[in-house]
Amino acid sequence: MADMRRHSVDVPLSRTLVQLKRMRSLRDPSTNSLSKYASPSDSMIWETASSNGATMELSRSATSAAMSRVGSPCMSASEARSVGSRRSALGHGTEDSRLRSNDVVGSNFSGCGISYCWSGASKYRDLYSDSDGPEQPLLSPEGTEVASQDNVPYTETPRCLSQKFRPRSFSELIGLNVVAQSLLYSSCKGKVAPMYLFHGPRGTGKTSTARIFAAALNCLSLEEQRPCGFCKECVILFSGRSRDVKELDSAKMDRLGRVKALLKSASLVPYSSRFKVFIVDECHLLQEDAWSAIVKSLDEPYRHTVYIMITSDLDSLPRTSVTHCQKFHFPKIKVADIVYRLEKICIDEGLEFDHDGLYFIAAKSNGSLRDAEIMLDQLSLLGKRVTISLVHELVGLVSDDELIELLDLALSSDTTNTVRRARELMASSIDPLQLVSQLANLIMDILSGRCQSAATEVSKSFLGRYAFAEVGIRKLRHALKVLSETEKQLRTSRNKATWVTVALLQFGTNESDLVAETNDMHAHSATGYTDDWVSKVNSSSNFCDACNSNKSNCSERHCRRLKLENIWRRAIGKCQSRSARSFLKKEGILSSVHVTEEVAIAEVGFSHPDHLSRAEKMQSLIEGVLQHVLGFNVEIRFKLVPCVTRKDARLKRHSFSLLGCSGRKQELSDSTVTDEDEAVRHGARETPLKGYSSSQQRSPFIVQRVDSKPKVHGSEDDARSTLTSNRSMTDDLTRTCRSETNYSKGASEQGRFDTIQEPDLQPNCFSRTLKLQKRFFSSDAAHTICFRIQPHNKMSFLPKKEFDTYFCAYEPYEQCPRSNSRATYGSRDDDLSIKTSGFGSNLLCWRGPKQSI
Ligand SMILES: Nc1ncnc2c1ncn2[C@@H]1O[C@H](COP(=O)(O)OP(=O)(O)OP(=O)(O)O)[C@@H](O)[C@H]1O
Ligand SMILES: [Zn+2]
Repeated sequence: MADMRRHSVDVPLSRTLVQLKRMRSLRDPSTNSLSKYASPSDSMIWETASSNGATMELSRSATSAAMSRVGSPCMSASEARSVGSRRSALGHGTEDSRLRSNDVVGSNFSGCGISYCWSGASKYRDLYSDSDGPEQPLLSPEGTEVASQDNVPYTETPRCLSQKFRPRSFSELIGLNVVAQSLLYSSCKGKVAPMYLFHGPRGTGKTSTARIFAAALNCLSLEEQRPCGFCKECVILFSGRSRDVKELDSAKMDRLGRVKALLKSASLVPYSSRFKVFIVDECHLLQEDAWSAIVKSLDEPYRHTVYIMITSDLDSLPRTSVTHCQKFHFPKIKVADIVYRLEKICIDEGLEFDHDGLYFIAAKSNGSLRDAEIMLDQLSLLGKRVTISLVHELVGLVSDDELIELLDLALSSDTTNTVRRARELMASSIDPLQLVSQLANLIMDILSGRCQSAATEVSKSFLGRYAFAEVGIRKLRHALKVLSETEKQLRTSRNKATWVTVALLQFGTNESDLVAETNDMHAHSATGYTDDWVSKVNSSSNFCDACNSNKSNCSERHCRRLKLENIWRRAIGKCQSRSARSFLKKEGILSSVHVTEEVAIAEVGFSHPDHLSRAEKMQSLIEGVLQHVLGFNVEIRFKLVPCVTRKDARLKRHSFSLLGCSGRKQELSDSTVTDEDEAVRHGARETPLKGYSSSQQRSPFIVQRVDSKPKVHGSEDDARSTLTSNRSMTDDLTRTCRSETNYSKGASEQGRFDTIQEPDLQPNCFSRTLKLQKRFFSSDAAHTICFRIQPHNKMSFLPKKEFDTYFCAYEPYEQCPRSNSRATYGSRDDDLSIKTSGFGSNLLCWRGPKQSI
C-alpha cells in the first residue's frame, strides 16, 4: 500500500485546517462539494435506452438524487440498495427491498442496456474502495479466500478530488494514449498476457489503469468501448466487491504462506468473471522468492489468471522476473495535460480559478496528477478564487515576478526598499532559506538563458538589463556567490531573516567598480578605438575571472584570450540551431572585440574558405547572439585564419593573433591600435614577422586583371614590381604579380585596373595594411596608383566615376571620405603603405594618369 505521506503537499497546515473547518460546513454532505454548487444536479434529466425507451425526468428530491446515479459504475452498495427500493416503489425493480447489489445489476442492467449520459465525472460517486481509502483483504490470515465482500463497508462519498475524479475508462486517462490503446486492444481481442508490469512515477495513473484494464477484461459488453461501466461485471468491480479482481499489498505478502495462498487462489476458476485479476501494488516490496513462486506459477495452464504488477521503482525488481512481464511505462504527466484536467475539475466543482494559478499547481506537482489534484483540493477549501498568489501563499513560495522585483532592488543598491521588501516577504509567508534557494534558482535560470519570459513590465525590463549584458551577468554571478555563502550561514544561524537581508544588501557592493569600468571602456571607445573591452571591464580587479587566478599569476594576453573564448562559448550557447552551434564551436574562433561608440566590432576567424562562406550566410545569427552576450550592437568581421588543427590550440591562437589585425598588433608590440596609428603616421616601419612557417606567411593576395585596356609591354623592372601585404612578401606573390601584371611606363593615357582580390581567402577583412614598393609607381609622376575598396560581394568592375575611395601615391594621408582607410608613405621613401579598415575585401588598383580617374 502506498505511503500516505507522499500524497500530501507541504502547506501551512494550521491555516488550511481552519479554513477546512469553515468550509466543510458549506459542503453538501452527500456530494462533498460546496452546497452552492450542488443544486444543478438536482434537476438533471437522465435518458434511458432500456427496453421501453422511457425517459425519466427527475425532480428535486432525494429519490432523484439517488436515481440519477443509476447505471453509474460508481454506485455504492447502499445507494444501490436505496435505488433498488425506490425503483421497486416505481414498479421497476424486484420486490425485495433489501436488494443485493448483484440482483440489482442482474435484473435491471444485464447487457448494459442503459445508455448513460456521462457528461461529467462529478456525476458519479466514487464507491470503489480506493487505495487512498480502506484496504480490502484478499485472503484470510489462514490463506483461504475471503468468502464474500458484500458486507465490506464502502466509502460512501469520495473523500478527495483524486478519488472523486478517478478515471473509470480508458478514454478518461490523461497522457496515456499508447498504454490505453494497447490495453484496450488486448482486452477486445482477447490477447491477454499472464503478467503485466506497470511502472512509472507516482500519481500517474498506474493503479487506475490496472482497475480499468481488469474491468475491461471481464466486461460483458460486446461493444468495442470496454469497460462499459454498466454491465454486471463492471458494476461489481467498480463498487469494489468483485471476488475475482483483487488488489494486494506487497508489504503484507511477507510470508511465503501468504504467497502460497495467493497462488492457490489463482489456480481456482473465477467465481463469475472471465479472468481472475491480481493487482499487486508496490510490487518492488515483494520478496525475491515470492516473485519466483509467482513467475513459476505462470507455467501452469491457468489461462484465466492475470497479474498486474505495479511499481514506481523498476530498478529494484528482480531482472529475471521482469522479463516475464509485458511492461508499460507511465510517464510523468505533462503540465499542459494537468492544467487541462484541473480546469475540468474546477468547472465541474464550480471553483473559480485563474489559469496561472492552475498552471503553477501543475508545474509544482512534478508530473503527478494526484499531487496536483490534492493541491487543488486544499485550495478549494479556502473558498477563494484559485489564483497564483493564493497558490504561492499556500505552498509558501514567492512568485518569479516578486523575486525579480526584489533582485532588482538589491542589485541597484536601493537599500531602503530592499530591506523593506525582504522583510515584507519573509513576514508574510516565505521561509528565509526558501527565499535564498528561490533567488539562487532564479539567477541560475537567468544565467543559463532559461528565464526569458516575464509577466510584468518590471520583470521584462530587468531581464533586458541583466540577462543580456555582460556587466549585468557579472552582477548576477556575484549575487549567486553571496547567496551560496549565505545559505551555509543560514543553516547554523538563528536570525535567518536578518542574514538574508544582509546578503541582499551585498548584491550591489561592487557595482561602483563595474560602472567605473564600463565608463572607462566607453571613454576609450569615444576616441575611435579601444583595447579589448572585455579586459578593460576587469582591469580594476586583482582577480582574473578568466583563468580563475590572481592577476599577477596570469599574463594579460592569456586572460584576454580566455575571455574571448568565454564570450564565444556563451554566444554559441545562445544559438537555437544545433547544427549552427556545433559548426561555430568547431570551426570558428572569436579573435577580438573592439568597441567603437555604440558598436562592438567582433572579428571571427575560420580556417577554411568553405567554413568562411558558410559563416557569412549566418552573419545575422552570429551578430545576434554576440549582441546578446555583449550588450552592444555588433558588427562582425569574418576572416580566414591559417589552417591549424584543433589539437594545437596554442598554435592556433598564435597564428590567429598573427593574421588578425588587432591580434597582430598585440603580437608585434604592446601598443594599442591608437599607438600604432600614431607610429604609422610618424613613419615608423612595420616589423616583418618572424618565426612563422612559409605557409603561415603566404599572403592570400593575388593580383588579377579585370579590365584590360590595349596591352602594353612593360619593362622587366616594372614587371617585377610587387605588391605586398604587411605579412611580408613571398615568392608566391611575386610570381603571381609577374605573370599577371604587365605594366608599362609608356601607357600614360591608358592605364588599367587590377583587382587585388582575396575572394576566397579573406572576404571582409577588418583591417590591413598593404605596401607597394616605390618602383611600382614612382618612376613617372604622370602615373598614379589609386585604390578603391570594393565590397567583396560586388566582384564586378564598377565604372570609374563611382570611385569614392581612392588613395593616390602622390597624396599621402589622403583620407577616404567613407571609411577609415588611408594611404601613407612608409618610412622608406620607396614604399607606400595603405592602411584600410572597415568594409570590403577587394581593392581595385588603378594604374594610370591621375586625371583620368
Ligand atoms: N493518467 C491519469 N489520468 C487521469 N487521472 C489520473 C491519472 N494519473 C493520476 N490520476 C489521478 O490521480 C489519482 C491517483 O492515481 P493512481 O492511484 O492511479 O496513480 P498511481 O500511478 O497508481 O500512483 P501510485 O504509484 O502512487 O500508487 C487518480 O485518482 C486520478 O484522479
Ligand atoms: Zn461492462
